[in-house]
Amino acid sequence: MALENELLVSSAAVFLTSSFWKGLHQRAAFPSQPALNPFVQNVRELLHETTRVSRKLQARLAVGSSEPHRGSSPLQPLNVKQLRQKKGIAERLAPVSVVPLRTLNVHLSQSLKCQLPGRKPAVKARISTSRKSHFHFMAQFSALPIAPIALLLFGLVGILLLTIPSQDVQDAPGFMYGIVLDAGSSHTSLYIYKWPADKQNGTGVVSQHSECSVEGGGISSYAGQVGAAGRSLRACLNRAVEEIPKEKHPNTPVYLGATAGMRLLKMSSPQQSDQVLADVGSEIQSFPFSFRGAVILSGQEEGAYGWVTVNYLLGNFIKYGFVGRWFSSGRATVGALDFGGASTQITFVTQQKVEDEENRKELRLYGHDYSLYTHSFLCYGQDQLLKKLLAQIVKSQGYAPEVNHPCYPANLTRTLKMEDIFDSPCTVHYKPNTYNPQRSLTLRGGGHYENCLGNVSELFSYDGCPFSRCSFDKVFQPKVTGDFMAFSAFYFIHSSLQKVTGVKVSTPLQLEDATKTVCSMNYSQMMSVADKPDRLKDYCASSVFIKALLLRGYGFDDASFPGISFQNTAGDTSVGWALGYMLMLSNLLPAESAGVRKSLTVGAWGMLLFLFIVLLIICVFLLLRARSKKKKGGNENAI
Ligand SMILES: Nc1ncnc2c1ncn2[C@@H]1O[C@H](COP(=O)(O)OP(=O)(O)OP(=O)(O)O)[C@@H](O)[C@H]1O
Repeated sequence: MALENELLVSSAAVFLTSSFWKGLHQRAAFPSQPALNPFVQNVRELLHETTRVSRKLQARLAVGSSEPHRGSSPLQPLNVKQLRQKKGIAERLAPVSVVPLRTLNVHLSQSLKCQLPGRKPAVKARISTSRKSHFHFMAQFSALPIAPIALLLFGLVGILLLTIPSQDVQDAPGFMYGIVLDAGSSHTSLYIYKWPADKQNGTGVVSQHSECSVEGGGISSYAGQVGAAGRSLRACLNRAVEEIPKEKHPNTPVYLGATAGMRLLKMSSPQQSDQVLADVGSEIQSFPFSFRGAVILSGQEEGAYGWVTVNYLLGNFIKYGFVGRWFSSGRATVGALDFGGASTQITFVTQQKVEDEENRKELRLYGHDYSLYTHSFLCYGQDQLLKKLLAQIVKSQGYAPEVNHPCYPANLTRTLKMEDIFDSPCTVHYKPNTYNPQRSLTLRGGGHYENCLGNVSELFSYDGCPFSRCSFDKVFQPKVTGDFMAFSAFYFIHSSLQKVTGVKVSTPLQLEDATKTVCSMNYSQMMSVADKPDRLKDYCASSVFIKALLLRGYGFDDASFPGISFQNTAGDTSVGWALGYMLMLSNLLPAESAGVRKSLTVGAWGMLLFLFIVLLIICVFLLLRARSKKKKGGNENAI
């Protein structure tokens, strides 16, 4: 045991003397020097001691000799084999005190290299005595894991570079454009939509570029006037030519969708309806865009596309995750309430059985199935309801030339012709058997809420529901569920009502209060607060319509009514069926999950490379600094 101890100590001495000996020796020659750093002092003491022992063992430890060295030659380092033997002894002796001695090993390596050039030093040793705890300290201090940290960072960056899926991304060629002409009953709007050219995969990037309101009435109002409907669109199409970059024109799809006005025209005159569609089609084809057809949407399509628009704009289908993928948003969808000029639509997701196939619409978007309830009430748009109301009132007063209109503001007088009321297919049930279309009719406002409500209620039938439950007019409807967005005339009426009455309308009671208030106002009172004088006369009737439609018709109550959001735009995009229509027809809304991988752009790739190079420089710098510190430390200890 004593011998092993000696050997151990001597091996340590050999390590150290090979690098420190000279310096320490020199130091020892100056004992009067001021107090040394305690660490260096301890090292010195230790080395003195180990050197003393090693001198005794010099012969035995001499290179290539198994015999004790009897001469007085200076200390020799152990050869590799010998050091390995000592290491084995040291490990047996000192299993507890673990001294990585990386630094020491380096010193050893340096000394071996120096003294035995060409020999590969590869020996590690452990030292264990209380004194050698200083070495322990030294070893730990000097062996801060800079290199492993650097390697780790390299590894991380490398892994990042390897695992981030990338693909060559060409410079995005700007935007793609699409045009939809919303040919409504009351007017036509041309919408230009745009989306980044490299994102045609339905990932929520289509936005409204601009809107152009076509002068004049809806295209159905040009029935019988060959070419007129097409010409009415020209100004807006010219604007689209200016707004969309020329090189994009051939790839810009144009869709025209006609709604309730054309549905009514098709019912009364299919030839005229076809003529109007042909007119607008040939007009659009004279422009340099890609014409994709002019069609009449069914009420069910109109409702479903409106629902798609609402939920697309609200981001209810998918959301963009931080890892660069699109995910199902996990959010509930919102129902859509559209109050047009000639029809009104209600569409929402329902878990209940849709008892009438006519009201069922299945959509698969981003890998998710949506079971929709949708219904479009033809003749229940605002303009046609107003006509029906007039017809109902005129009929109820025996078609007299002077009629009291309880929904018009008190003291308002208006004159119109019989044909203005009875020319529509929506008023056919109220039409007298024989009448003179040119006959004048004078209407006098009554401003009477109860009478107005009574007449409006006559327009909705609640009898004879053939299903488990109905909205009105024998139409099946499950109980409304979830939140809704109400747009088009719902929005116009709601905002006018709030403005004119000063009542915030977010509950059924508030709606009733506001409606009563507006119906009791006279024309001049309304004029002082309203901004659309031409529509003032209808504020009361329209307010009563939406009250009757939403509360009694659709069945919204105290719990569900506050969930209705009245709005006409979401962000900068108009809410309506047009956007949903283009998204669906252009395959911008995929049926299956987008699963989109975000490509690494050249900029991002460059930035990553730059970071990698910076990291590399930092690591090299740290490594060099660590090496020079070690050298310094060695020198200091040697001194
Ligand atoms: N700024 C406004 N203020 C009040 N009412 C408006 C305004 N603009 C349009 N309206 C009216 O709102 C109703 C709905 O208009 P919208 O343009 O949505 O219907 P449309 O598309 O012509 O009709 P449909 O979809 O039934 O064919 C119409 O009665 C219209 O007259």
